[in-house]
Amino acid sequence: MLSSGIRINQTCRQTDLISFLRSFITEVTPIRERRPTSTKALNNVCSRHFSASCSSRARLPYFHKQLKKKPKSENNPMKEAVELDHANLATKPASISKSSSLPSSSPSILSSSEGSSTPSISKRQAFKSITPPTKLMNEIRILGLGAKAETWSFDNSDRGNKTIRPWDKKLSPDEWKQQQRENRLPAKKVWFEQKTKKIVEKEEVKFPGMRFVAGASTMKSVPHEEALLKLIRPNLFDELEEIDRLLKDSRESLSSSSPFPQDQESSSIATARLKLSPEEIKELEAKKRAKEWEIKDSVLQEIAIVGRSNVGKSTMLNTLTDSPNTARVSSKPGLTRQLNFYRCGEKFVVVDMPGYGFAFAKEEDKNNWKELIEEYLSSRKTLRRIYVMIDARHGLKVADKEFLSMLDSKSKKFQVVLTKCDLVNPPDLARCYMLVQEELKKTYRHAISERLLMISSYTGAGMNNLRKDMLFVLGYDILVRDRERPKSTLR
Ligand SMILES: Nc1nc2c(ncn2[C@@H]2O[C@H](COP(=O)(O)OP(=O)(O)OP(=O)(O)O)[C@@H](O)[C@H]2O)c(=O)[nH]1
Ligand SMILES: [Mg+2]
Repeated sequence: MLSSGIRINQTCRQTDLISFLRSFITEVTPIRERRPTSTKALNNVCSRHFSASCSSRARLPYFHKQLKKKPKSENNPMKEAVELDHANLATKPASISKSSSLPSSSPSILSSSEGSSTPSISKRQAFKSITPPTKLMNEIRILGLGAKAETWSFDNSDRGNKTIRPWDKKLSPDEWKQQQRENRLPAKKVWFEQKTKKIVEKEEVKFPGMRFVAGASTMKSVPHEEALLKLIRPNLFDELEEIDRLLKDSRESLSSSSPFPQDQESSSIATARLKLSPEEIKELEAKKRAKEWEIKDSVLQEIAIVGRSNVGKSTMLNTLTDSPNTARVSSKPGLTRQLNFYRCGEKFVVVDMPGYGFAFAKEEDKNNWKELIEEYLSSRKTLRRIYVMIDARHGLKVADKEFLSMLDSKSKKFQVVLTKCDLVNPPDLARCYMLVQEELKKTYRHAISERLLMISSYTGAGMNNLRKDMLFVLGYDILVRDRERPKSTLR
């Protein structure tokens, strides 16, 4: 349709537009046809060439497919073109680099439910009309965001394509050759050599001292039962005190009742007096041990990763640790179904969580996950930061907004991370960034809205910023080597 041609010249003035059309008409008009001189003649030629039954379609420029669609209401495409141009100019916002807020004239595109103030402009058009600030664009470019991950198609086509992720690049040249021989990787050595250079550069940027984050060997998944035990209860210390008191009481009553030193036999007499069976005492002692273990373990600071199902939480953890095996990932939403605690040496713990929103799981299961997540986030004392992952292709969805409201109502501070940035082009990424930031500033009091993080788990872009942020949150003292650290009294 005509608007497609107009969009190229969206910012042009009316006179420019007409001259553009003139040149266009010269291009498509058969030579024997005389060039139109008056506006009326120009309109006539336009309508002839833009009609669906145009016989000279083969001469139309590359966007002829869109031109085929004739506008419904208007017969005169020239008139519509000018009107549309005016509309575009009217709604085109000024650059928002300074204020970093959306212009009031642009239609509301923050929420899907809200209607646009100017119905002639689609949501997509309004989104495209946002001009991202140069600073943000530069940051995106420097970080290498918005760049597609390498995809290899195998010589043998039925093997399909393979997207190269950061950990795939970690093969040594010998391993790479071996894989090539087995036909598991494309036979293109040149590429690997070039990329090797890139990896070296990337390694250098890696934050010094964060090696324990990168090393997969130091990240161990805590078994599920233990992980559940780690769900701290606010009155944990009170419970421990209560057990201590009970056990002490039983001992005191024993010593007061008998002048002889405490032995196994007298112990049973004391328990009889206190009406505690030996099993009960054993149980109490086991409980005490469990609670002590729980307290000891919860000394480590924690970082929680939350987000919609399939947003890339587990993949991010894999990239963070440079290993494909840290967490299991799947293209099907709903793979992670429990709280997984990944202990990073003796430094801190990263918690991977089930997602909210759509997932291939029973409704009941999803409700349970939600409860579990909410309980964990609201009661965990050692939790230092919540990273909320948002898909950069979609921005804030309804499920995200609900979840963020829940966090806000519980006064939990959170940092938003835009993921899958390799699937969005840099300007769109910048626009998404601005929209999300604006929404956070407007609606959520506990959001860290000064800066959003952007990452791609496939290219590894933005990962160092995430690492630095974690380091900042956890405190730089975690970089102190173990032997220099004062031993905790709880250990
Ligand atoms: N292109 C691209 N794909 C990604 C990226 N991160 C994750 N994915 C893909 O997204 C899909 C989901 O990834 P997961 O890490 O399992 O997502 P999740 O959030 O843990 O999902 P649940 O465990 O179901 O909540 C997988 O197919 C990943 O390969 C990324 O940065 N870029
Ligand atoms: Mg997962």
